[in-house]
Amino acid sequence: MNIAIIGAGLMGHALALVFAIGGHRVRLTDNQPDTLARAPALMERARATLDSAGEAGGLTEAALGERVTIHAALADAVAKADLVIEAIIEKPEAKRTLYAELDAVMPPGAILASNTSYLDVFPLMPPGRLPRAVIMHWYTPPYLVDLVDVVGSPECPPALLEDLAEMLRAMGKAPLVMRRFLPGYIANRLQSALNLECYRLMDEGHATAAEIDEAIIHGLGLRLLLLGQMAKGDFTGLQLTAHALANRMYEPPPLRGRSETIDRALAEGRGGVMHGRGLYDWGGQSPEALFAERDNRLIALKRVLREIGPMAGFAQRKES
Ligand SMILES: NC(=O)C1=CN([C@@H]2O[C@H](COP(=O)(O)OP(=O)(O)OC[C@H]3O[C@@H](n4cnc5c(N)ncnc54)[C@H](O)[C@@H]3O)[C@@H](O)[C@H]2O)C=CC1
Ligand SMILES: O=C(O)[C@@H](O)C(=O)[C@H](O)[C@@H](O)CO
Repeated sequence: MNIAIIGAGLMGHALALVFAIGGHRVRLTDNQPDTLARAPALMERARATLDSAGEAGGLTEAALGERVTIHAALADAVAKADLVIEAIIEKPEAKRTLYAELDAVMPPGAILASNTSYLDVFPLMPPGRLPRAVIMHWYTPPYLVDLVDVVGSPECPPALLEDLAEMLRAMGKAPLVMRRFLPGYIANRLQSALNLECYRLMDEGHATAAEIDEAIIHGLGLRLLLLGQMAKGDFTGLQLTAHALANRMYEPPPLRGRSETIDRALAEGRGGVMHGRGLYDWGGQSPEALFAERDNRLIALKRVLREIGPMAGFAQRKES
């Protein structure tokens, strides 16, 4: 397919690589020239990391350069596109404006997809585009995390969703087609609930970021990889689950819409790996180096998990 990706930031550049590895032709654009100019180096570093582990599907540096082309103009990027993926800033009005611009330049039959984390983008889209409008929500880094949440607009036929899911499976991804739009889908909803508790623990001084991660890495993480959360509950025993629900020993975190810990970090310029520092001080290492360090570990872990196989999920266990 001819893919156009709008937004070459943290997700956009990585999505371009995913589709290039999947054999598609990609046109990438961004309205910030510096970000667009940086994308090829970020893509090549990730490709080289994957290739060194035999996980790049044989995509060479030269082939990457041929399959993903950089376009400053939106109209150039979407010309002849079969699938247009929006991966711009998570602000409703910015997406609404972009969808209107896309409507004027993208091919009539092209599919419009958003990588939005939580927004119901369908009301932001021109009505005429809704029969071929979807959400395809990926997880970072999308070239290693296989889950893709797929949601059709209210007017999108199920057959189109299945075609997209089939394309994703052919790329080695794990599409989860939602029956209807749900903000946050499943994994993001869970992640949001976990994040709310994490921010509460830090804001109220109960734990530091490193202590929270220690608890997850040495406590929850191992079982989650094989059992998820529900099958793990079966091993815990549902009677204990029922008691824990009934006991309700503390109130869940309030929905305050902000976190002092996050606000303080942003005020101090600690925006995350792309800024050199976030909740952790990454020692001035470049994002490329940190992504490569993360990716090498994820590749090794994913390889072992492929050999072991999970104990739960669609393909592993029937639900009772
Ligand atoms: N960061 C993450 O881990 C994930 C993010 N997402 C979602 O993906 C989308 C993008 O997120 P990130 O890549 O993290 O953001 P980002 O801020 O890294 O990249 C967004 C890019 O969009 C560009 N942009 C903004 N408005 C534009 C326009 N009108 N035309 C062209 N380019 C424009 C910006 O210059 C920027 O480079 C958001 O909707 C986010 O919720 C989804 C999954 C994971
Ligand atoms: O975990 C991921 O990669 C994604 O689900 C996201 O980052 C979400 O879009 C969200 O957590 C961003 O806040």
